[in-house]
Amino acid sequence: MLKLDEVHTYYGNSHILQGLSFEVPQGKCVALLGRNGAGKTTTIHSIAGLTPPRKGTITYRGKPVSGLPSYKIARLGIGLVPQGRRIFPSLTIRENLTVPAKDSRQKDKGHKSWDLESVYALFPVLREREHNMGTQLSGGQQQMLAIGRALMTNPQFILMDEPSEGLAPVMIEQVGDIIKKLKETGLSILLVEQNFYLACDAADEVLVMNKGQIVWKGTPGELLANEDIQHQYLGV
Ligand SMILES: Nc1ncnc2c1ncn2[C@@H]1O[C@H](COP(=O)(O)OP(=O)(O)OP(=O)(O)O)[C@@H](O)[C@H]1O
Repeated sequence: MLKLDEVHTYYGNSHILQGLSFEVPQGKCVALLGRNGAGKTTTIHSIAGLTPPRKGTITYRGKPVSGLPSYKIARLGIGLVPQGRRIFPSLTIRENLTVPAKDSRQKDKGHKSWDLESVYALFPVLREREHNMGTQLSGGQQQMLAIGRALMTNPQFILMDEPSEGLAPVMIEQVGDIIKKLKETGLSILLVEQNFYLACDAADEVLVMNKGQIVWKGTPGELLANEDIQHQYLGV
């Protein structure tokens, strides 16, 4: 579904992604783990077209997307749930969901098509509070809103950047359940996480990143059994 091949991304002269290669198969959740500064957000931004790679290729459903502007990448069906949620503070919950969806909604055969009703069915609390301002929600509810807002663009692929950040343990568990539900609808997911346990719970495959490269990959079970990798690269 999504493939990165020898991707190199820079901020000015800082060489951040140093030949990054991996794949996310259709309908799977792949988690990208690593310490602060490993390059996880830069990976998401490279895919989404926010910090385009200087070298290497990114292909989505067999077509190259590196070099396209971010709005075109979004229209191809790649949704972004950004780090820090980025809820629009001056809009209601309903407006947060509907405003960004306007022009970019696409229907694709074989994939669930999302609208306000189906997002509210997934997150009933958003319907209950639809006229509240987005910032009046708890952190966990704001995360639901950020995910719902991405779904309103009808993606087939979702990039999630640290959805557990700042959430209480019970909400982190809920985020894991949401990710599993999204996968059941046929979505493919790249999940960037600091939370080792959420990543192992929700993902089919885990990639460990260090200094802009993938240094280990395997199943959650293999990572849970590998204390050396946990200790060396994840500080668990
Ligand atoms: N806008 C920027 N300009 C210059 N350097 C940056 C910028 N954004 C990130 N970096 C640097 O790029 C490196 C990778 O950052 P990135 O945010 O991708 O890491 P991360 O793995 O997502 O970490 P975190 O969990 O802290 O967000 C870091 O050394 C960071 O300081």
